[in-house]
Amino acid sequence: MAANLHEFPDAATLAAALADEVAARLAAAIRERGSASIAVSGGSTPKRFFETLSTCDIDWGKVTVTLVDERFVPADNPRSNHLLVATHLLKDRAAAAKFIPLYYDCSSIDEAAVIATEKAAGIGKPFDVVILGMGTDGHTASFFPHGNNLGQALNLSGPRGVLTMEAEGAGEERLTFSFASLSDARFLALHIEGQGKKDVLDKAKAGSDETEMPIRAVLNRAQSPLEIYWAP
Ligand SMILES: O=C1O[C@H](COP(=O)(O)O)[C@@H](O)[C@H](O)[C@H]1O
Repeated sequence: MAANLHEFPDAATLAAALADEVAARLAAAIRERGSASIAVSGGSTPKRFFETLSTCDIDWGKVTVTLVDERFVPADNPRSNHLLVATHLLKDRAAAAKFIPLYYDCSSIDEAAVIATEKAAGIGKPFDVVILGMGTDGHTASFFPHGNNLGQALNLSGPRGVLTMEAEGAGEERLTFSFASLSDARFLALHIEGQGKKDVLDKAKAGSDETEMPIRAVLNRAQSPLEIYWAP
């Protein structure tokens, strides 16, 4: 599928444009199907976009928010993506949205992945909106280079749902929606900022080994067009 690059002069302009587009997509989903779903990424990049989106005037009570991926840590851990979303997105008007976490307090991460898959089963077939991020190692969601479950996670013929991932560069064990769950989103965006990440993206475009740079799966095989939002 095609990838379209949207360039902005700065991060604030990008955040406003992406929030406008996402709000319009969610509002359209509510109009057409009565509810809307969005899966967002964690990390440091989306904070400003979350803050802007949280003020958008849509019927947030009909929106379900979940995460593209999560660390296997409780929601009060500073590295939790749930905490990030609770702090920067699920407030203001967006406080009315329903949130489905990926982390559950289980004895094993495999158990948590099964529960997360069950809890999210009612949404995301396909998601109305998926916002991906990308690390400087070329990971996206928790599709990490040489991750122990990468083959399964990137298999587009595999089931929808949440998988576990361990990788050297990942820090904690991870929970991640499979590529099959994310790649057919009605609006699929990659939000990256800084020249460093643009260079990483260019490197990814120049090669094909997905185990080395899993973002290549999204660039080359996503079922929906990929809208790349970038600012220096
Ligand atoms: O580990 C993660 O990192 C990526 C990118 O984060 P950033 O701090 O470079 O913006 C993020 O997309 C992913 O959801 C997160 O778990």
